[in-house]
Amino acid sequence: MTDMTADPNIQESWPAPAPQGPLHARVKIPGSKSLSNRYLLLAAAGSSTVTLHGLLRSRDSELMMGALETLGVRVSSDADDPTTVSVSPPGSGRYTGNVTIDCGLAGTVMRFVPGLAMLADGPVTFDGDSQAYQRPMAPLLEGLEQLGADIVYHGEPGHLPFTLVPPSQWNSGKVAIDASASSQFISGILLIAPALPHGVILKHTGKTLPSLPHIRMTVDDLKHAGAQVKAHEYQREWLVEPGSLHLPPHVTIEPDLSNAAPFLGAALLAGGSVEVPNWPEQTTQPGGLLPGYLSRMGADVSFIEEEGTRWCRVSSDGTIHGLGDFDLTAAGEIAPSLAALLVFADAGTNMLGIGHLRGHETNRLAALVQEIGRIGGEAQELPDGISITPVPQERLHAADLHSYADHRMATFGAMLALRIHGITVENIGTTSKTLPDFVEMWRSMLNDDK
Ligand SMILES: O=C(O)C1=C[C@@H](OP(=O)(O)O)[C@@H](O)[C@H](O)C1
Ligand SMILES: C=C(OP(=O)(O)O)C(=O)O
Repeated sequence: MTDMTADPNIQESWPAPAPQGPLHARVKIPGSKSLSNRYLLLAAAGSSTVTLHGLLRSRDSELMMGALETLGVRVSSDADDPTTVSVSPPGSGRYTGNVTIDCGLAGTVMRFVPGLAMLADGPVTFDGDSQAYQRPMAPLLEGLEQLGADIVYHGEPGHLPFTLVPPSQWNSGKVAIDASASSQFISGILLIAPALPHGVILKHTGKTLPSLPHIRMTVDDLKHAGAQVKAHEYQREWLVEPGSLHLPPHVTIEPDLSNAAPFLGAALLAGGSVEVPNWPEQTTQPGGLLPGYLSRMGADVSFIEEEGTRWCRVSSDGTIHGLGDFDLTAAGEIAPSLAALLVFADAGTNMLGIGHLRGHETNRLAALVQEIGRIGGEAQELPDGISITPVPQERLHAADLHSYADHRMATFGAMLALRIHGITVENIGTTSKTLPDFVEMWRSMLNDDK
């Protein structure tokens, strides 16, 4: 499939702007990728029209909407506000088979849509960017096979591209898989479980389980759609009763708190303050842990109510404390943004519990070690994470940073430029995976009018 990650207008290396002084910025963050793509899927698996408000419009959500349309779901954007999107499932309750879905590089598309394809009236082929062929898929597809599907691999077994042949006969609903390489394997099965004839009893068999908040998000969103779900987290088992999915007619999506990380983190790098509106009081997003992490690093974090809007305010005098052994199992997706801060810390940090980042958009542990090395810093891969050892600022120098078609490696580069003069970032357009307006948002935060 074609690679649509790069915006042709920003193919050249991007001269990442330096701050002109301490920051005093307010930054509005678009909708959560994880919530947007879950609610799109749950709306598509229901039986009546649902309107989503504050939906993320980025490559990953466009791919999800495209996938659902290919399967016969009607998706329409409000003419005045593209973040308002209505989703109407096919009246027949059966999805269109004999089609091909483009997953791009989106984990939420390649791991969530195959579940819906179980209800299609013919085989469904899944393909994606060539880089997506590296990402692990086997445990999810083994789970769907246990439910009665057949999977035909067209390349390396256990990876994209493949064709899912929906069950002609359904098995009992008991599934046992090892989700230690991605929580999305569990979410992908749970999201569709109520629509299956026997529901699902899902057991995780592996030793470790990353991103538990994302699994809780799935359970929460399913409950919002009226599903009967029991999570026995201690036993690593989830029970979903068969039944209809019916979200309320209107659902509002929270801002993407993980995408807030580069912006809030900028306050620690440049000094001053950054404020993000609509910060939820309670959330299942792992980005909800970010204010606590930034506070442990030495930032001043507060939440301000202003005319009914709740702001997260992060301010800093530029001090960044290293965290020693730091377990990030719950929130691995913010590792690149935290790494950009920890390069400048007053002590070393071992970010642990994130070995599975080797199967993210790129091998993020290898990419971080490579790019930290490229600016003269010190980092090493650990079996289960990465160790970052700060070096004196005078040893750090300009470089053209690689982004590996990974939105979070691109924003990592932009963050480093707040402390190192002359950084450029190759293919900044790759931020369109979850933040198409990143360059403008970043410039506006820095008051940079170039
Ligand atoms: O379910 C989700 O929306 C996600 C789960 C996590 O995946 P992993 O468990 O593979 O890290 C996270 O990193 C990803 O960005 C989004
Ligand atoms: C791991 C990530 O994405 P995906 O949803 O493609 O897995 C991420 O956004 O950090």
